Amino acid sequence: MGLRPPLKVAVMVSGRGSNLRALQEEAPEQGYVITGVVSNNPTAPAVDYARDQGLAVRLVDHRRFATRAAFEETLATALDDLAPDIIALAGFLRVLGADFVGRYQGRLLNIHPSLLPAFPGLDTHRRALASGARVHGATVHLVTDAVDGGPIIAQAGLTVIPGEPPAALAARVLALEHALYPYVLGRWARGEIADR
Ligand SMILES: Nc1nc2c(c(=O)[nH]1)N[C@@H](CN(C=O)c1ccc(C(=O)N[C@@H](CCC(=O)O)C(=O)O)cc1)CN2
Ligand SMILES: NCC(=O)N[C@@H]1O[C@H](COP(=O)([O-])[O-])[C@@H](O)[C@H]1O
Repeated sequence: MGLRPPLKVAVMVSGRGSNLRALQEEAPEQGYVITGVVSNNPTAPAVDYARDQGLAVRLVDHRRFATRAAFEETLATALDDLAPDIIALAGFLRVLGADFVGRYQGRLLNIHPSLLPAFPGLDTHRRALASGARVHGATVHLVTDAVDGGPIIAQAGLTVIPGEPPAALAARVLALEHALYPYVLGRWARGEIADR
């Protein structure tokens, strides 16, 4: 069987960048390549890491646009310039509109720090602990208009330790994320995840 060209991935970030780092570190093993990083936040540590790695960086600061539509139009142009097969949101902190989602439907992914549909939205670890949940974890899903509501692709779980501080639980879930996202992109690169 002929060798597949590596899957081309663009990563969208707004903050710390630990998932970007994990995706970059696992790329050679998993058969994908990060063709570039797009951020709405010029001061994001993820942008510094991308530059240190020699990755193409496109900054589209949402504060410089009068409307979401104008922001997302420029975002799409920046993404298309990177010619990705897949776009991976990794702590990208903007809700994306229907036109943008429709443009990339089926190849726009996000990672969320809970076992969706449990705990959509923010502050997931504190809410999971407060609910008495015995299991918690992370989800990779397709991005749709419904924020955190798109089709689930893969999940990784762990057992909650009652009374555990939210920060400790967050750290354990983050470690799951750093394995789950590269795993999903590797399976996508090998054609093991059907288009949805
Ligand atoms: N259409 C979709 N857009 C996004 C999805 C999705 O499933 N569908 N996933 C998110 C998930 N997310 C975390 O990464 C996220 C959810 C909500 C918000 C949010 O309310 N953002 C505010 C601005 C916050 C800020 O700039 O500090 C907003 O957009 O007004 C952020 C992230 C990503 N998008
Ligand atoms: N609603 C989506 C959401 O909360 N995403 C979360 O943002 C963090 C980004 O961290 P990182 O910048 O270190 O990858 C990650 O924990 C990711 O699951």
